[in-house]
Amino acid sequence: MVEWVRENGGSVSDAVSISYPNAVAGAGLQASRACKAGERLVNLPAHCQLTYGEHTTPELMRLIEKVPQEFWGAKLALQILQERTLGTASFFRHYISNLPVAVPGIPLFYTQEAVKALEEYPPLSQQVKKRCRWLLTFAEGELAELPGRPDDPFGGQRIDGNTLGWALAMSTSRAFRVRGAEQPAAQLPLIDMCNHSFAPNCQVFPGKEGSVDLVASRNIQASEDLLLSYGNLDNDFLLLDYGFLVPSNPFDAVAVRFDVAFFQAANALSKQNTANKDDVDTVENFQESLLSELSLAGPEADRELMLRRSLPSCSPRALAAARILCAGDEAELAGRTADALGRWRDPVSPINEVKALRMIAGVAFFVLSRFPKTLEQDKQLLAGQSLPDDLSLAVQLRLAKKQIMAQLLHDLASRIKELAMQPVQQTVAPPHERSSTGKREYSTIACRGRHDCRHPVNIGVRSSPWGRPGRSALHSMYAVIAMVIAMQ
Ligand SMILES: C[S@@+](CC[C@H](N)C(=O)[O-])C[C@H]1O[C@@H](n2cnc3c(N)ncnc32)[C@H](O)[C@@H]1O
Repeated sequence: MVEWVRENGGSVSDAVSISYPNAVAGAGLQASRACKAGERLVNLPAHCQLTYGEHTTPELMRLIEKVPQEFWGAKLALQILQERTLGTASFFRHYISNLPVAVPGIPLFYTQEAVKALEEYPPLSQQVKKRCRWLLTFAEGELAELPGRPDDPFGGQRIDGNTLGWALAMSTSRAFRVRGAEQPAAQLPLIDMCNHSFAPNCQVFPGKEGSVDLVASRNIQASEDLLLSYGNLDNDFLLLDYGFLVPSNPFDAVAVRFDVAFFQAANALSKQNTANKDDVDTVENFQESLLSELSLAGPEADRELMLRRSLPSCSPRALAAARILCAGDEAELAGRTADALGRWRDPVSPINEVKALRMIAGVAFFVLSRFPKTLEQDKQLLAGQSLPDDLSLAVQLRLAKKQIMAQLLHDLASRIKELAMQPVQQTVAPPHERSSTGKREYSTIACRGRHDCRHPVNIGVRSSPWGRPGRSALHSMYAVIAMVIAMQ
């Protein structure tokens, strides 16, 4: 490929060599000498980038247009397949013949056992099934009808589900969007041999006249792998499109569907037997309208929340939703936007914060308890007999999700404990002292405004401002800590 790029008007630095770093990642690029930050390592001219567009034949373009945008990778896959069927007549023949014969880590190619193991985490297994269904329908419908027709872009060669699956894997695992998000993705020969790291040493930039440059983003030592970041992607994305995952991936998350009843049930769960009359049970207009601002209520709602492993990055929308649902009345949230309510350093009040964090802990605990296998069982599975690669990846994926929930619970418990340790600076009226309207009176607690910790509240048994003695926040905090301990 190095020679092919040079012969076709591109450049490859003498610092670039092809390597085989390990069996998992496959081939890669390596620095054969030290490189300076900013040094251009590869320049790939526009005509050496495999994509579709103006040069694509009308027959192939008509087919590409039938692919829904959500399966963008399949559009490019069809162009790859046409180059493959052209054989030695294709300008990209060297590139095509150097592509891997498979990307076995991609769930599209899993055995039934591995697919079943992935089903423990439905947000991903549903996407896998959707992709498989579309691929088979397209191959058995549109593609199966082509051979023998004058508008067949593949010259009579039959493209079945497996062949389309291979091309789809090639595009999702190797394509770049160097021309902008709205433009078709492109395969970048040679550059696409760089493996992934969240701490990369190279970057790809648009160059002159549609060319693309691979540039050292820091000083690189001789023998270091040349690595790109494929993006701040979660493990679902990495597995689905690239066939690998990153243990302790800082961008990994657990997808949870927001539902008021679910959050309320999680709230009750986190308190175990300490439910009292201050429990969140109805949603008032001010709450509904703030939830709509977060796009968590209403007909256009996007209810997917991504929970992460630590409180600061947990999920601003989930935190905002919990704070909203735990607010006693409109005045408590006065002056706050839905966005501001998602900032973890800006609690509404210590009382509200403990309730909200407890609610999220309930959600995390509920999610964790819905996995059929425990975190420990998954660890044992991976430590035991050697699993087939696909099954091992499926178990690693769901184990990583469980670890995220367990770490989040741990973080929540620490934060709740921290709030509990705050000294009482002023006597506060218990919230069960209600006004004549039956609403809680917050004027005595004065937990309003942006920085509401003017009156830190001890949530210990004696001074619990939000429950009768014996039904205290501390009690509930113990329940959450007990959950965390039980999970670890
Ligand atoms: C753009 S290609 C990189 C070149 C590829 N290794 C090859 O042999 O041609 C992306 C593929 O490389 C592998 N890969 C890249 N980075 C990896 C990593 N950090 N861990 C495991 N596999 C990786 C995956 O199979 C992925 O689908």
